Amino acid sequence: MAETTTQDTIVAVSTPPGRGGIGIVRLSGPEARGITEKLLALETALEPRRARFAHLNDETGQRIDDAVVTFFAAPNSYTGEDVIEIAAHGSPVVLEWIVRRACTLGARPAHAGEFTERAFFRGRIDLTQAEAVRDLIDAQTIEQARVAAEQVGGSLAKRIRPCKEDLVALIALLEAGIDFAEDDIDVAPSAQIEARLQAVLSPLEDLLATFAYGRILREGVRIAVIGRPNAGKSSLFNALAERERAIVTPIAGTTRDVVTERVSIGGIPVELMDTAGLRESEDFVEQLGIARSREALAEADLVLFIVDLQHGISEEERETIASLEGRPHLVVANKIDLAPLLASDFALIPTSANTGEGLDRLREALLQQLRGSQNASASGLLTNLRQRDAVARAVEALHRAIEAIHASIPHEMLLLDIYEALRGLDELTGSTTADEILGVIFSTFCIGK
Ligand SMILES: Nc1nc2c(c(=O)[nH]1)N(C=O)[C@@H](CNc1ccc(C(=O)N[C@@H](CCC(=O)O)C(=O)O)cc1)CN2
Ligand SMILES: Nc1nc2c(ncn2[C@@H]2O[C@H](COP(=O)(O)OP(=O)(O)OP(=O)(O)O)[C@@H](O)[C@H]2O)c(=O)[nH]1
Ligand SMILES: [K+]
Repeated sequence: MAETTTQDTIVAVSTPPGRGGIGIVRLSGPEARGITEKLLALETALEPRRARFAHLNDETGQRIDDAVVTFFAAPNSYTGEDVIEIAAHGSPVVLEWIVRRACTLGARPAHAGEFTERAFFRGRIDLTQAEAVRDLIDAQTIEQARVAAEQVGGSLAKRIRPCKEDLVALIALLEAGIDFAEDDIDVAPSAQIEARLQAVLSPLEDLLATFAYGRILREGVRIAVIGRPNAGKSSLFNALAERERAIVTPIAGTTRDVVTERVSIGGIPVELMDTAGLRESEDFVEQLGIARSREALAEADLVLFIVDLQHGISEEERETIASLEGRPHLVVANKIDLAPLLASDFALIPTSANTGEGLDRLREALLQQLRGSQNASASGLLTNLRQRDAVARAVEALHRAIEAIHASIPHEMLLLDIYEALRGLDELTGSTTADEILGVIFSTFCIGK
């Protein structure tokens, strides 16, 4: 797909749809400069990396707008081709008019993600960097942006490069072993090969483990606030949301439906769900609300179970808490301002939604649960399923290779698994990814990116 299209010069509005102070039309390809010089009726050639003021006139010489134009000469541009940016006033009609004029002069409209796709096909960035450009644009918290920017900078690629090199070296060694087999020269004894496989496997397993946090950071999590009526669920929900979103009253059974709010906790996008208090109820509406609480409980990635210190922990509450075993959850002991903390055989986080006591500790405990063992500042995280699957493919193949050594299977048979591991890593960076899959990935970008 690359070979046939990179000769075209493409054009698109690169700023978001709608009005703005300025808006940018971007061109990339061999004719970008010539088309722009005609479009702006420039009398002297554009110089690379120099902003220049110019007029935008229509075919009859009537002024449409003024613009600032910048030329990036190949290969020192985002795409690696000649790139032109025309910054006009941010009027959608003016920007679309510029695109149309560029097309009349020989450009064609760019597909979604085509600028980045060109950067990829020209080898300026790998697939993890291209995906990270999209993640950066989609970031909803600065923490998400930080991780994406690191990946745009090649943090993931850098992490796997030594693994690839080691695998290639090992393949060379084993291929040589096959050639020399007839001469009965034992190039590498099994223990040595196993150690080298293990040296690649360990960092890849560490990398695989980053996906849990990488996914949470990219996709966010849903946290359900659960507990008996009047425990203070809505009060804690509001405190975490930092606004009076849910109704708080002294009447037990106030919340009747699931109330949701998007918040950021330590840069992780969180959908908080406040729920109706769990209890036996004769009230039909309340029963429906409680059914929804149970759904929220089932769907949540993490459960905040709230107990009221004034009432202690009932047998029923104990059962619910026990049923959360094996799922991420925290038990919050609320109303510490009214009653002392209970002794209990599981960890309790004391809080007062009213005085704010313990809320920082609660946020910290939430973050710890979400991050798991992952260091928050770890760089080069796996952030999507495609990346995870590619690394998993390599890890599984390396495990098979090590098993084969244990089973005394001839070394030349190991090669199949090691090649397979290498293919997994190549898939991660996109060097062996099928065109249809690349098409799907780049089509999820914005037009103009
Ligand atoms: N106006 C403008 N702002 C932008 C971009 C852009 O293309 N244009 N970007 C992207 O869409 C992002 C920045 N990323 C960029 C990445 C590479 C190059 C580039 O031209 N690289 C050349 C030259 C580097 C240099 O001069 O030091 C290179 O790497 O060879 C430009 C922007 C965000 N802001
Ligand atoms: N003193 C004190 N009162 C609290 C605290 N948390 C909540 N309350 C009070 O307890 C009552 C119930 O609070 P809510 O937040 O509505 O409790 P809830 O669990 O959402 O209640 P339902 O919607 O009925 O399930 C209100 O009067 C709150 O002001 C706390 O930490 N200390
Ligand atoms: K209440």
